[in-house]
Amino acid sequence: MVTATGFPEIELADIGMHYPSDATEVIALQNVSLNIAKGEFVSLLGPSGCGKTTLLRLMADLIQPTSGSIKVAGKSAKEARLARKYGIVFQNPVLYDWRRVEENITLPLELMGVKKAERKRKAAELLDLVGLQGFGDKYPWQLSGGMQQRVAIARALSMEPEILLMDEPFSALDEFTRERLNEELLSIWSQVKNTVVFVTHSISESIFLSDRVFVLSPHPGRLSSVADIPLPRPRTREMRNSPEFFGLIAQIRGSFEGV
Ligand SMILES: Nc1ncnc2c1ncn2[C@@H]1O[C@H](COP(=O)(O)OP(=O)(O)OP(=O)(O)O)[C@@H](O)[C@H]1O
Repeated sequence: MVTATGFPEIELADIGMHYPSDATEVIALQNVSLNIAKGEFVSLLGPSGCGKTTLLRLMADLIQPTSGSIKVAGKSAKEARLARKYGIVFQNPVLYDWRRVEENITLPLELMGVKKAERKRKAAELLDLVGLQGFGDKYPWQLSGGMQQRVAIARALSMEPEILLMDEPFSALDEFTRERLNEELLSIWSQVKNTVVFVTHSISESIFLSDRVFVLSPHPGRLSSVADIPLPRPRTREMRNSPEFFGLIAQIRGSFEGV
């Protein structure tokens, strides 16, 4: 089981993010402050347009805030990016169809100049980790959507990042596949032991996965509440039907009222 150490891995202080627009400026985020501990699994939850993706992109230094400060592992977001602290998984797996699965997984290592034998060894380890043993020589188009997303997760983990940022990675999948991948993601996380920030629209997905859920509300995007998820780990399928789980759904749904 992975437990957060309490050491802040990601610290956002009073973040504001404005996007210029033709008509009026869009205030995507206002006064957002939050800390995420090393080894913690947190979700960013909220309705469309509340700024979840913007927040994730700020953490990854893909964009810079209009105001406020971001620290990642004690560094600026830019220093953390240059130190390869992040792995990112997007909603769309973004795989190269002409490269075999193992070549997709080890692409970041190839770009770093890692030798072929070492890439092969790492690919086998990662295929094993994400439950795709024997699929390394297939092409992405030969895999289901859920398997493709597991390839994307393996690729994001290839550089052994301290932080895994995931932007609605399972939202395009059917509910059965999504729930299975939720369980598999937790199994992977219990082995990798990194910090995960997971963006989702789904209350139940955020509860099942997380130690804490950051609830965001829109117009302008802001942090409206933080829910602790005291369900024990490892999380099991049966927990989804427990009174505690339904209680947490009601609590978080209640925090959206009036938003
Ligand atoms: N590049 C951009 N330029 C202008 N406005 C933007 C840009 N990116 C996002 N926005 C606006 O900022 C707000 C927050 O967008 P963001 O994509 O972060 O929300 P979200 O919660 O991730 O939404 P969704 O769940 O639909 O992906 C929205 O009003 C959006 O229209």
